[in-house]
Amino acid sequence: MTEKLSDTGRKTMLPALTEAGWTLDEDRDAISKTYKFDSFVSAFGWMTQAAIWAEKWNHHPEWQNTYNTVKVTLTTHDVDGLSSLDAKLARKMDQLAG
Ligand SMILES: C[C@H](O)[C@H](O)[C@H]1CNC2=NC(N)=NC(=O)C2=N1
Repeated sequence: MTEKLSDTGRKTMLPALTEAGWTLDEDRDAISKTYKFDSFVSAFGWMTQAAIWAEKWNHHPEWQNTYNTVKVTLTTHDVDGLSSLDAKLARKMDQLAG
């Protein structure tokens, strides 16, 4: 069962995510990042790869694609806030973006 991130969990995970360009929306308890690629095909290819991981981990992003830009928001709907799965998917998305 997924659990909401504890205060200690937040203190260890959020600095690295912020450093990597993720921003915290405190009202929603979600993290967001906008990725920019050099073309629509690159953006969509990255989304396809990320979608496979999301499905494998049963943890799905909220995202919006416009041409070469993808705006991603991660939060855990089941716990109404951030969980370690959000940090895990964020790191994977960054890794896939290179
Ligand atoms: C029933 C199903 O396992 C759940 O609804 C999963 C699916 N994907 C999910 N994705 C995200 N981001 N948060 C969830 O709470 C969540 N729950």
